Amino acid sequence: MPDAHLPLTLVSTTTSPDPLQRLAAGADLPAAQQPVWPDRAALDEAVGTLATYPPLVFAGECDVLKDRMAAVARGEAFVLQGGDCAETFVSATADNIRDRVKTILQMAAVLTYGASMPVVKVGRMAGQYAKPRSSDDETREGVTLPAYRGDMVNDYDFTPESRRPDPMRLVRGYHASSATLNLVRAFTTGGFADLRHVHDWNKGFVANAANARYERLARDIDKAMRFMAACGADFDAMRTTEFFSAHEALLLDYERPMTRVDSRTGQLYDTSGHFIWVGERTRDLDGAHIDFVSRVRNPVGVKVSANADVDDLLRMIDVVDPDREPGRLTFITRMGAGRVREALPAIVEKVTASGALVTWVCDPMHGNTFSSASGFKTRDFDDVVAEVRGFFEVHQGLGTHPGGIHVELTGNDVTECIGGSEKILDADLGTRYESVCDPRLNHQQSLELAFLVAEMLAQD
Ligand SMILES: O=C[C@H](O)[C@H](O)COP(=O)(O)O
Ligand SMILES: C=C(OP(=O)(O)O)C(=O)O
Ligand SMILES: [Mn+2]
Repeated sequence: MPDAHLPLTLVSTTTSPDPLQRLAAGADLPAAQQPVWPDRAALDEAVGTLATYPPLVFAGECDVLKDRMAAVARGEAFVLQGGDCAETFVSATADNIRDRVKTILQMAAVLTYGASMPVVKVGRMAGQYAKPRSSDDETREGVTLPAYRGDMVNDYDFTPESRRPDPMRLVRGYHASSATLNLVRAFTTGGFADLRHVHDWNKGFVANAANARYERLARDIDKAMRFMAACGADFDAMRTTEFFSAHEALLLDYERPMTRVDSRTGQLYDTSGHFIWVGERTRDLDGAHIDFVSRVRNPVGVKVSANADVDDLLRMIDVVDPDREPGRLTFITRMGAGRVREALPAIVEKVTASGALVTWVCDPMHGNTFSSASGFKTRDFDDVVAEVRGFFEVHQGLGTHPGGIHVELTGNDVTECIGGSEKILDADLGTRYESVCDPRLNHQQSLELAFLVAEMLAQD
């Protein structure tokens, strides 16, 4: 969220017909990964209710983020996007939100030092309540039920009632997002984000013997802080920070009613979050999701796997970013540690040769998921690091900008990903596996990743 000096742009909650009619035109396009809502009247009611609610973000804030992402595309800033794979209503507690924000702030401080550039902070939060799934249903011990599709659709409990899609969950998702965003705004503007606190937390991280390898970098940051203090830097001005929200724009029955006309410009903005992205499973060029993001003015992302066809991506740029606006379009590549070096170069080369300036971000999570011997869906910390390293090497080799990372993480001490300095083993995964979808880096693993990426940035 921008600081208090930014002009707040009003977004009408009453909507003028033209742009919204154009938005409705996309409603007939095929939309992948949508729930089958059993009760049409209940869906209409939920969508109607959402359309009357205030926006969660302002159009002007989205424009600020687009400017920040443009700086990332030019190599003048780095972006950190992080948060749960799937937020849940029960886990939207003060402590969980605080610890996630704290983790992102700690990572950002380390990355800022490594990059010697501003770090744009984006939480995968306040709206990350819907999931695309590999299969429409799930079978346990011979019983088959609809797959869990995120708390905005159904409940994780494995019973027929829980798994039945309930449109009132869209409305609950709005309220949970609103409460989350409110607390995030309070933390990031109310003094919690003070750089001096963040630095002290990081000193706590390296004080742990397991993290001794990062002591040197932490000491360098400490020295830099003392140097700044000696020069009279105004640390009180660093008590607040910009922080933006992001989620996958998957459920069109949520995103469409949250889309409003900006009263300044008459343009459409999806006011459910500052940055929205289209997932790997829904980025069909002729589908409803790409059509939807092409009609709103938020900065948008598209996930790109190693199987992506580069000509499709070039057409996607034409559709989503026809005016070639820096900051408008981010390709979030998620290729897997084993494939990034082979698959990324041709894509980056051809996109660059087309003259488009997209922002490149690395998601080192979704190409590195596997089932462990003990049966948990997991990721190995070494693969996560290896994919980021490959991403940096490819961009360095081509003279393009490795713009940022997009990570599934939590501030809690869960045991969902293998490895890291705590050396989490397959046998440990059951100790505290809490994700309802994909495995997240825990607090320690997230900080460790930030230190390693800071080293990569320092060499960039
Ligand atoms: O978060 C990403 C996807 O929703 C997830 O990886 C799909 O998981 P599944 O293969 O368990 O459905
Ligand atoms: C579903 C996700 O990723 P992808 O679309 O890249 O598989 C995700 O980010 O949780
Ligand atoms: Mn995920």
